[in-house]
Amino acid sequence: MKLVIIAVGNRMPDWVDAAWDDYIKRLPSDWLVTIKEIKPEARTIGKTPAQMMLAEAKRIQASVPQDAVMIALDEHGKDLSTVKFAEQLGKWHEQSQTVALLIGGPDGLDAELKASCTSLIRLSSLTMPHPMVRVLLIEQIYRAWSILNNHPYHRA
Ligand SMILES: C[S@@+](CC[C@H](N)C(=O)[O-])C[C@H]1O[C@@H](n2cnc3c(N)ncnc32)[C@H](O)[C@@H]1O
Repeated sequence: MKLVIIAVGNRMPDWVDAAWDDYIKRLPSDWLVTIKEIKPEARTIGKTPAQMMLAEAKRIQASVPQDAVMIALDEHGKDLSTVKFAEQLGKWHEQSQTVALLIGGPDGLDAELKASCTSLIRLSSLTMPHPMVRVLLIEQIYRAWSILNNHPYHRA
């Protein structure tokens, strides 16, 4: 499994990096999960959120590996149980060697970018801060691995 998380935001709080490193260490080497951090567009007077999201979308698109299946994380996306998420990861992986999971910045993801994604999924119906989403996503990826590999981390 080759997953790349493309996340707007750099300079994460220490607890985000610590949680990320913890789950990455637990995953086996055949589950290669990497992160590409996208520099957020500077919030300046005169720029609309749409303009800022568009600038970030261009950076995101430039970071997506060629032929990757793009999945957007979005609070209005499809609800998936963890078991369904695990199955879906396998299906996306059949479509491409690389699955790219996109996380927006404070304003979210550009509408056209979302429209170009294979799927929009959500982790809950709550709007969550992007650093928190990064942590929840890597935990769910680890949980998906544990489900697909009958590891006791996940008990239904
Ligand atoms: C602070 S949120 C942006 C909220 C913004 N109002 C919007 O409409 O997207 C930052 C990013 O975190 C992710 N995010 C936030 N809540 C989420 C949820 N419940 N499920 C999945 N991703 C979420 C999305 O990628 C979002 O672009």
